[in-house]
Amino acid sequence: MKSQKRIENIWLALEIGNSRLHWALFKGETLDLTWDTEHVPKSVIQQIAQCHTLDDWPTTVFPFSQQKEIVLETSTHPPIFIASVVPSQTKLWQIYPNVEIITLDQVPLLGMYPTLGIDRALALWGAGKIWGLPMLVIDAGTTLTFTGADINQCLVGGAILPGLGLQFSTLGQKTGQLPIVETKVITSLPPRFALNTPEAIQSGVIYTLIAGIKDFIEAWWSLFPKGKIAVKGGDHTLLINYFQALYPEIAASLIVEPNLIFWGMREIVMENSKYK
Ligand SMILES: Nc1ncnc2c1ncn2[C@@H]1O[C@H](COP(=O)(O)OP(=O)(O)O)[C@@H](O)[C@H]1O
Ligand SMILES: CC(C)(COP(=O)(O)O)[C@@H](O)C(=O)NCCC(=O)O
Ligand SMILES: [K+]
Repeated sequence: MKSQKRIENIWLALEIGNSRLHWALFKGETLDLTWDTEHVPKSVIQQIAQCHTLDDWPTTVFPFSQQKEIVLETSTHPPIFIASVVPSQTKLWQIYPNVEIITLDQVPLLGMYPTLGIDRALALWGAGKIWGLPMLVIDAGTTLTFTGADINQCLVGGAILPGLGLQFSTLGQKTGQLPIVETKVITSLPPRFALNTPEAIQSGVIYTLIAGIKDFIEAWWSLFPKGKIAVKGGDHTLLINYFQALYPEIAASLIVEPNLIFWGMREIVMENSKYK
């Protein structure tokens, strides 16, 4: 039986990344559920805008709407707080009647430059709030980003490069005879000196990526010997597994937290006492 009590402090966090949408359902400051979906077309967002509660959302966007054990008697149009790095998707969501876009000026980090990605700022702020500063966030998503802040909550800076999936798809798409390697088929480390094309691609991308990440980690620790490092993003499990195999002592000191951005969003939303 579903409870008949309406939960007034329910809110949704939506991180719009370049590959997909990352969702969280909060009750006050408690993170209740997380899930990922594809980017959503305008027609589906229009449909969602007509839904009064989450129970009515299409399961492609809210996969739990048919599950009776989840209490979902939410107030009309639960608020969606959006942190987006994809302006075309942000624009589409603005037709939802109760939406708030989180912007850089709401993140209390110092020294941010105006075009810094809101996902990077929020993940760093969230990680710093939970584990302390200095903090370096490594986000292994569509792109791979490094974003660090010092003990004074000041942005140190970072770096952006193509992520694992993007490296594989670019190699497949921009060449005449290379196949596209799918990250989901990779289970263990490839041979370093490969004797077939798919493994040669895997070797090249994976070993240079790991070497590059290791170099950034060492540079971070030479700046901040006690600096913390947190890892998130769709490819974080794969990367952590490689570090465990190649550099177990580094792997052991990495904080693995897929929900970093939601902790950053919670900090900002909780300033607004209405949702406590
Ligand atoms: N179910 C999935 N769908 C898409 N990408 C996935 C999935 N599971 C893991 N990945 C990996 O996640 C990466 C994208 O990371 P993610 O953090 O989801 O991206 P973003 O936040 O930039 O949208 C892809 O390179 C892919 O290898
Ligand atoms: C670097 C990013 C593309 C990362 O996006 P993601 O891979 O997480 O989808 C995004 O944070 C962004 O568009 N940043 C703006 C440029 C910057 O941060 O300097
Ligand atoms: K991201």
